[in-house]
Amino acid sequence: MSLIAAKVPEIELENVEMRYQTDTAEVLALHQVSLDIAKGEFVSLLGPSGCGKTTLLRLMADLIEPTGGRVTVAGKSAKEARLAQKYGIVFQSPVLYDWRKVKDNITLPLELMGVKKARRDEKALELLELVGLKGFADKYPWQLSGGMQQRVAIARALSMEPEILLMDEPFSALDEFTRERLNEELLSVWSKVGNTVVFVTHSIPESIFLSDRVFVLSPHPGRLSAVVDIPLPRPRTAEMRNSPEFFDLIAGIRDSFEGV
Ligand SMILES: Nc1ncnc2c1ncn2[C@@H]1O[C@H](COP(=O)(O)OP(=O)(O)OP(=O)(O)O)[C@@H](O)[C@H]1O
Repeated sequence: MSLIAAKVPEIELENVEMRYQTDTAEVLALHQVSLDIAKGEFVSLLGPSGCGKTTLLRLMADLIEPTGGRVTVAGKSAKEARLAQKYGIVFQSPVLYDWRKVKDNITLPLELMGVKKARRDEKALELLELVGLKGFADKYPWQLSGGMQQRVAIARALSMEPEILLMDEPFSALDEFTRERLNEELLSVWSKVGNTVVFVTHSIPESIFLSDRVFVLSPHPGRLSAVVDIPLPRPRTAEMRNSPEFFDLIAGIRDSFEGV
């Protein structure tokens, strides 16, 4: 790879603005957001409800188009990146098909691409092992807990080997214990896959535990108020959540909210 190519950010937003038009009003959801995310980086978008986190994620995924500014992915437009299937997306609720076995939920995107069944089954087993669900291939989603269902959704998002994994509050509906365990498991998956992850959350500890950098957003209008480096070493461990460094980072991010 040339030096220039190495410097191209994976995701780049320049002065992005998003206005929604409703029947009665216009909502300025994002105002002049500029940020860069490096290839292989794990970042979080953190902020209170309504600050535009989901909007930002949807813009990166080309599910919506900005009303101003530019979104560039690996040097191309977000639309080109979407067409090149660079994205895997995980939503807050796992959106699984109850009548399909776990393995067939995971490989649905491959099926839609016309990949043969033998190869799909092989890939499903690989992914199930990756997300810690070995042995659940022939179960149905309704036979699994909420946390296990979300792992199936993660496996499905990874089935097309996306360069970028976009995650919109994937663990927010889960209890605290399950959520913390899934945070650790997600990092273990990411360390093996090595893709770029953009993770939306309104939990300060979750954003710190997972990320290389945290983008802090503020509401009315949604804008980037701080970018916080997380210098905790990797691999991250459960004990780190009780370290003085972790509490200092929480306090620092809280202060960055108070400053807006
Ligand atoms: N389709 C839409 N039409 C009109 N307004 C919208 C639309 N989608 C989002 N908004 C508004 O844009 C702002 C940002 O919404 P967004 O969902 O991106 O925030 P968020 O930070 O993800 O919130 P939450 O944490 O509650 O999911 C909010 O004021 C919201 O009401």
